[in-house]
Amino acid sequence: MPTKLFSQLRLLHPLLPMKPRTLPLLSRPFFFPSSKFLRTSPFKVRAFSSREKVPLRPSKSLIDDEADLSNWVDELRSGGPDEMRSGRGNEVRTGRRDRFADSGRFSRDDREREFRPPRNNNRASALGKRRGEDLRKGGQSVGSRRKFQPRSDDDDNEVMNGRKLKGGGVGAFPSEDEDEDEDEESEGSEEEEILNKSRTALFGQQNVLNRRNTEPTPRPSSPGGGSDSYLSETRFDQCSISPLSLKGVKDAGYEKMTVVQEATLPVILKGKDVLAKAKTGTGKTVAFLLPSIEVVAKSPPSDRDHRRPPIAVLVICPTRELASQAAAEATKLLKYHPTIGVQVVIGGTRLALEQKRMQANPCQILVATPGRLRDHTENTAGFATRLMGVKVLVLDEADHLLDMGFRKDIEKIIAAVPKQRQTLMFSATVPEEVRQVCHIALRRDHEFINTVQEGTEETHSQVCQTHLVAPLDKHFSLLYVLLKDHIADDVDYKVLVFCTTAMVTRLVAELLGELNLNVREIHSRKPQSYRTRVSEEFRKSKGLILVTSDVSARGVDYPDVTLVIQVGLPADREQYIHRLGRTGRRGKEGQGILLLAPWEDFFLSTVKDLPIEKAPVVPSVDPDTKKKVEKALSNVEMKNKEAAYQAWLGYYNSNKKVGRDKYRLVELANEFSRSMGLDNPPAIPKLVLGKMGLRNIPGLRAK
Ligand SMILES: Nc1ncnc2c1ncn2[C@@H]1O[C@H](COP(=O)(O)OP(=O)(O)OP(=O)(O)O)[C@@H](O)[C@H]1O
Repeated sequence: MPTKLFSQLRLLHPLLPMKPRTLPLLSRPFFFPSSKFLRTSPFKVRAFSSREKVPLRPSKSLIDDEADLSNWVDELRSGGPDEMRSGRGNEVRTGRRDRFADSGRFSRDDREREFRPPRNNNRASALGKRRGEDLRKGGQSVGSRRKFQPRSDDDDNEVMNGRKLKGGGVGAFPSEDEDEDEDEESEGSEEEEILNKSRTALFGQQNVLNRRNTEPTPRPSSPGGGSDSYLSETRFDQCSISPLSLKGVKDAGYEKMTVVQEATLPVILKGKDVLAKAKTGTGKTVAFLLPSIEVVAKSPPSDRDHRRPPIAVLVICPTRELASQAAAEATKLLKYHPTIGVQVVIGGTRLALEQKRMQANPCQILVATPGRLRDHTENTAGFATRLMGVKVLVLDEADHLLDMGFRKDIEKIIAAVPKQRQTLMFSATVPEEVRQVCHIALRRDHEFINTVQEGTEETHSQVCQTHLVAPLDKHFSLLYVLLKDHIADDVDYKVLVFCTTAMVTRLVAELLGELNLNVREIHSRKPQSYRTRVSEEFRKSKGLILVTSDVSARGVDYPDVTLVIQVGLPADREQYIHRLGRTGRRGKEGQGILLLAPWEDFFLSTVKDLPIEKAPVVPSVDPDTKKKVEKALSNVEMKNKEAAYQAWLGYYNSNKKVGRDKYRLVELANEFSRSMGLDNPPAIPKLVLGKMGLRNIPGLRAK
């Protein structure tokens, strides 16, 4: 049988003296000619080896798109925002060049694109102009530069709610926000002025600093092997870590450092600011937590109120999920540090409970999402003062936090902590525009440590990536066929299906449920408790499909995900990489499929440097399967189809390319509507159409 033959070849794979990337004929099954094989095999990659020796850490659960932090810093500090520190810092890489490509990004991370009224975007325009100048001034430190996206795009991104929107186009939709995000205040002009002044001060010095700091510093070697060998040869006990931390590390099951840990730990321990880039699933959390714990361990005990000690380490995560996960990791590492406490504060839980918890369990390390941090600063007695004790500030998923959606929040947090501190920023993706603005947080002599080696992609080579371009009306059937094939091939399947919006996620989950697949859904429209439960279930399970919006795109450490399917246009290149990064973690194998409609294939040019193979044939959908899917679609609730249609329209309307031609956009939306089995597209409220800039476009039905 061809599938068997393929599996056998895959089993031979590690025995061959070449790396997988040099063996496309073996690692990419669709080079085999049999038509049946062609139909199924591109989606049947099985892991052939596993190097894991350590237990998985607890999963994080929930996304948290935190609300705006307007004006709270002003109440904390009379002196205005922290003086911005500038300079590009020392660039340190295990490779010799970056692989930044033009992204054509239009996305907005992990938030739903539901309609909300537009907000004043003047500020965004102003900042955008500023940033355009900044970029032109910026130094050249990476080999292949990401093209600067004109700020007008970002202006559009922020049109709705004046924040957290990416992707241009009139009527851009806001993202999948948490409840606490809903009531954002308009931005004050005074604050804007301060921020602009800060930027001027910041970027005015940049050229000088660039010249001073572009020489890469040699990093420790990584004898662990190539880019996909996530472990180094260096053991934790070879580093100057306190004995108590070492015991914690050992109990956590870690012996050797991962490559990013090996590269960053000595630098961070010296007290330097670090911006680190390392592939998904390679241990960045421990890389910033361990040296941060050392800072607390070495600090003299506070002579202040012991129940409310100064917060020495503040870790900011963009989502509740990541914050919970980071705090869980910290708790593991602190096992033998009885005097050091860690707490997590996240949205979606009761503030009073967190206040009580913090009082009962004093902490020097705080992991927080930005919105909840603001809540505590405003409402928890003594909290702002405690923040003035911060010695280490960590920005996890730094590029996301510095993106326009969070930038203002982060600037305010920076203003609320001491200027004299160490700052650590980590992510799997560091677009060039983020490099250009990282000085908002980092000292001028910071080091940029890039563990993505030259000649390697930002994704893992042990993850087989395929793209499939097929008409929109086939997507539901194709998704079903792909899943059925994968399930037939791997009893231990564990699949993530990423959809464009929360409402489309709900629709797809319901459809797959109707088709009797074992499926769960997770997106921002689900209550927190539900999401926590589903997330935990998926973490522990095998034989399960999780249909998800981008709430699961970044950082989530689900073990042993066998396949990631991305249906429709990913928000941007970074989001594609982070979503794909849910599989192939800790050196394991995995598989990724990107399913696009023909008019979405422009996205492929933004990821052309990644090893995404074109599927040679579109899997065939036999008439029985087609009928089955149609029947299942007819059972999907009408209101879910209506909501999916509106969300779909909003998502693609906010895309610079697709949303540019409103007539074409509506044609495509109605194609989507037909693919759900609807003869007539659902009606949309007039107000909504107006806000989207879609009033009187033929083909739309208004109500
Ligand atoms: N030194 C180590 N040895 C073995 N496993 C490790 C080590 N350090 C971390 N891990 C494990 O590696 C996994 C991935 O770590 P982590 O979630 O921090 O990755 P990441 O690089 O932050 O990924 P992402 O970019 O997706 O957020 C976790 O399960 C963690 O427990």
